Amino acid sequence: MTISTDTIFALSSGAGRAGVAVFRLSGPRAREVAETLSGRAIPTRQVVYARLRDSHEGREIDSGLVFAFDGPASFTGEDMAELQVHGSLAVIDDLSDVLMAIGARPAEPGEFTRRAFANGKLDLAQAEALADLIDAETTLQKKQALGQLGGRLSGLAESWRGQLIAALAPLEAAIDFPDEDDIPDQIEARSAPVIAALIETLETFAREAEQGRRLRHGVSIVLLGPPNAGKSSLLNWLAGSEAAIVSDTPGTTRDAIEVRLDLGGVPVSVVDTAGLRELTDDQIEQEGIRRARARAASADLRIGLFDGRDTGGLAVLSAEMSADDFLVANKADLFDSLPEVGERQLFSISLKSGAGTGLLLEALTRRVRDLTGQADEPRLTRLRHVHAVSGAIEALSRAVTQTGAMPELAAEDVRMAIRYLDQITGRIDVEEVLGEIFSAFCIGK
Ligand SMILES: Nc1nc2c(c(=O)[nH]1)N(C=O)[C@@H](CNc1ccc(C(=O)N[C@@H](CCC(=O)O)C(=O)O)cc1)CN2
Ligand SMILES: Nc1nc2c(ncn2[C@@H]2O[C@H](COP(=O)(O)OP(=O)(O)OP(=O)(O)O)[C@@H](O)[C@H]2O)c(=O)[nH]1
Ligand SMILES: [Mg+2]
Repeated sequence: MTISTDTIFALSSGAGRAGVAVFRLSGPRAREVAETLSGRAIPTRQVVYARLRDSHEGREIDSGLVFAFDGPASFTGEDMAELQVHGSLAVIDDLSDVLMAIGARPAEPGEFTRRAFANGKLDLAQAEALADLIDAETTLQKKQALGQLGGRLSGLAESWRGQLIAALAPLEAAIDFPDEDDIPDQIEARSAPVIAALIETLETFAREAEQGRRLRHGVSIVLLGPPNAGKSSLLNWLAGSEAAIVSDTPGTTRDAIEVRLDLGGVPVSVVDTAGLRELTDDQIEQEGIRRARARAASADLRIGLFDGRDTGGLAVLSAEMSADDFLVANKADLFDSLPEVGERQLFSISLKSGAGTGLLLEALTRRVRDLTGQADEPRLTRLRHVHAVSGAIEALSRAVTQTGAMPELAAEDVRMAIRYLDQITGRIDVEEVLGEIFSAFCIGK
């Protein structure tokens, strides 16, 4: 990978107005630029309050806090500096222009982190975690990202690698010393069982990756049910705002309406949909119903809502839902006894009186937590990790069948599995994924 020796800068405190704006610089001229603007020496890792001036005109840009780090002991591993100035648009524009005039270049999205990766400050899983941390909306997302940034997933990948290197040794010995008698026993004892056990471990992680990925993206929930059941009322209650139009006209909602919530630390997207009914001539409503079914099919969880007095509505719903989905009878203020639903759990609520809504919310929170698992355990959080682990499982599954008869083939498969696992931390060259990962960052990171 080639990293230019440009000195880059960015407004790292984000767009929009705030009290203070943070400019970061990285590259060989970072300190020099900070010193030129400050008109004085900047000692390493000490904050200085300085008047910043345009060196050509002597004009004052702003006053602010300035500090510098000497590489490699910095975030990027390069020389770095920061200028923390007043957060007005005028100051930001002025300082940006002056920085460019001095020869610093605006950073690309993710370029600071990319340099940190190139300099070995972060591995790829950690760089991804940093992006996740910046994007985190809820406490559990933050917990997952911080754990991964701290090296939780990287450590796991490294330990798998270590196990495979150890398992490889007897196989390599069989290739180099085909006449040694005790090598088959070594393979039997130290290669085959390690590989078999690791396959199981990797399969578990691949299976549970869904939970980590869900926590990153958010759990998707779709509200489904016949017209007038109260779906939009439920959405509004969950959102705590009038996100959707509620009316007593059946067929009010047509487009899918999505709101994002934080349920017990889990990010959730709840989608309100057009009421399901077969008999409608309205083309727009029909399209709404088609979209409702499509959204429901791909969601993590469906909440089927019907008017508790309407057993026909219950029948329509049953066809759309799986056994794990939530079934909710609404308008409990208008009925005395619940319809028969067999084995299923049935929630009974009234969005008018609020009865039963607390219990529903509790159960929902518990479910989305189950769907996202343990945020503080090491786990795979991206499809990229799952691909790497799946590739390793495939290679190792071939290897186990060959450890006895064909150690050289087994060794090659184990080496291939190691290369797959190395993709997680980026130990192996994965140039094509780098661009994708780092360009997803915001500017200033
Ligand atoms: N003002 C400011 N705040 C910030 C950042 C920043 O760049 N600027 N960060 C930007 O992400 C985060 C802090 N991340 C950092 C990561 C490493 C080093 C660093 O100097 N590392 C050295 C020395 C480590 C040490 O002294 O223990 C190193 O790794 O060698 C600094 C900040 C969050 N807060
Ligand atoms: N009595 C009573 N009325 C309710 C309750 N919940 C909702 N409603 C009313 O039922 C009507 C329909 O509510 P909506 O939330 O618009 O129903 P919907 O399922 O979104 O309907 P569509 O968008 O047409 O599919 C409105 O007049 C609501 O005020 C409830 O618990 N009790
Ligand atoms: Mg509606």
